[in-house]
Amino acid sequence: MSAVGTRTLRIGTRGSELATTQAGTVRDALISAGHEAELVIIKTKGDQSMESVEKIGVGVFTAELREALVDGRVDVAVHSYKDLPTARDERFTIAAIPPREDPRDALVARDGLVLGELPVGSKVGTSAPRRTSQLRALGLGLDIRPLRGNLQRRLGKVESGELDAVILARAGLARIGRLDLITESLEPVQMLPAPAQGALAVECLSGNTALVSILAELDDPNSRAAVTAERALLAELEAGCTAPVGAIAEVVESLDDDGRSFDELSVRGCAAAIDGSDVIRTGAVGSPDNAEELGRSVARELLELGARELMNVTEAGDADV
Ligand SMILES: NCc1[nH]cc(CCC(=O)O)c1CC(=O)O
Repeated sequence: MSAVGTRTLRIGTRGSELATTQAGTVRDALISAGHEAELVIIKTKGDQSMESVEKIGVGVFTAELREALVDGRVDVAVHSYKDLPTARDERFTIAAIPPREDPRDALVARDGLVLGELPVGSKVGTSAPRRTSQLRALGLGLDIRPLRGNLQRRLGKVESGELDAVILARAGLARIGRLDLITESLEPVQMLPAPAQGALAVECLSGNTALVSILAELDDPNSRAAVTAERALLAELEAGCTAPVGAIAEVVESLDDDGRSFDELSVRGCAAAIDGSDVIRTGAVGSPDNAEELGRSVARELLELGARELMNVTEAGDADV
């Protein structure tokens, strides 16, 4: 029996293989904790339209899931955290951030090539301004092509030879069991991932306090601290998922002068010009209890270094998809 009654918890998810797999991990965790749970597929605008995400608007992958919570069609919504708008909506509570996957971006290239081996002029697919700008800044002479659609569709473009390579979130490939396709996992010195990449947001209505506490059992405090810092950085820059902003935070173990270990949160962020002419990077380290403020302070430093002006260098772009 479930702690919210005998009813089965209905978990709303998008219908892609990636989405149902990640929502499935939440369902399984709830079942292991003694609850009854099932998936309910919800179609979102982002799944139906192949238009650029900038055109269809923010929250294209998450708005319908939230509507389903409000309408009572589902009890829980599982989102890829990075797809959520930065603006808070008090109606909803992110009750759990489960242990996060590796947040790095990954290269899937023909013939096992790594980034530095791709010949000048190679066609590399990605629509995210964050990826495009950081790739251009590496100065490899790559031909960056727009790319949308689900993972299979994107991977298919390398298989068919239409593209030489694509850049994707490593986490997505991990969840569908295709890490074998990765030819290089990009290190943060080359490419900072999207804030919250690789993390899930398990959401329910704020008013449903019984459910908030049930879901809280799935929360991983270190993942929450990291994601909180990265998202605060993004919010302070007043930038959404379509911005050329990267961030990575991680709880790391440090030793004090007496050799005692304690946790520290390391935060790094960047802002880039879409034309690749410049990337500003900075970072800070502090207490995980101070994640929000730490993320904001890194963003303020980026602004002092000229992030606003850089991000205003425009060119048509798309969301971090
Ligand atoms: N809708 C885009 C999206 N949202 C979440 C992921 C990957 C998984 C994650 O970051 O949690 C992706 C695909 C990608 O960026 O390659």
